[in-house]
Amino acid sequence: MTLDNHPWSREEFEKRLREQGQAYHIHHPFNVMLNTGKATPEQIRGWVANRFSYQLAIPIKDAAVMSNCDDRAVRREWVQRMLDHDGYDDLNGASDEGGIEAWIRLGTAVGLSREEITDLRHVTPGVRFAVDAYVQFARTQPWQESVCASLTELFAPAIHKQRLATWPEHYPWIESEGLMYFRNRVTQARRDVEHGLAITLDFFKTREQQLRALDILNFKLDVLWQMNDAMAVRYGLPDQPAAPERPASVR
Ligand SMILES: O=C(O)c1cc(C(=O)O)c2c(n1)C(=O)C(=O)c1cc(C(=O)O)[nH]c1-2
Repeated sequence: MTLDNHPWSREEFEKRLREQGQAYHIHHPFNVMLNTGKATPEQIRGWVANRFSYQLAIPIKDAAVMSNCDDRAVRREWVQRMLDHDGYDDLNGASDEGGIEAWIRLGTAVGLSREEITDLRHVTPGVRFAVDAYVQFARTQPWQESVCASLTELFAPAIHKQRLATWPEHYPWIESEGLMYFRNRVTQARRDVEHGLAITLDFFKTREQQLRALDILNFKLDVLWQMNDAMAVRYGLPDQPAAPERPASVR
């Protein structure tokens, strides 16, 4: 093995994974618009309604990861992600509404009706294709690769915190209760990523595998970026008009 294709040390590998954060959707013009107070109520509602399709897909994606995973210890931890999003009622009477319900509350707080969120009528084709690509990846690739794909969550606490820090000031018309989803995710994402990162650093050992891990993380960054591209076209940016809505299909 030449020096050039030596595996990176754990520290170096982790550093390179974290460096991919420069392509995170926190830097997308649509997100910058949202988090600097430049979005109109329609743009915020459009974002919340479209992102709901991602929220719905996450526990399905996690179920796909579980179904491919033959490691019981990993499944014991991974199942928590499904509970975080779907919520639960346990046998001792404890219950949690879950992240999907919290997202619906965000939707009603920004002025959408429950029905127009849950029937996905606002979801643009680009967002739907991007979300589907992530679920499809988890269904078809080895579970360790899907764990790696989830590592965009390394960068998620910063974006949730950005919303919590800026939305109340810029958008006082949104009820603060609606922001609960973001509050909950800051801690949940940190815990998820600790688990996902440990698995990834252990599994991708050779330089070739480590490069594959970077490619996977990039694929996931593309999913998130494409969702924002599609929403920017549909709802517009401060210097770019919104595109007309696609005519409804006839059936
Ligand atoms: O609001 C965001 O910007 C954002 C990004 C991401 C992400 O980086 O994939 C997730 C979430 N939120 C999120 O709320 C969430 O539950 C989540 C799960 C996952 C995943 O890949 O398993 N990503 C994300």
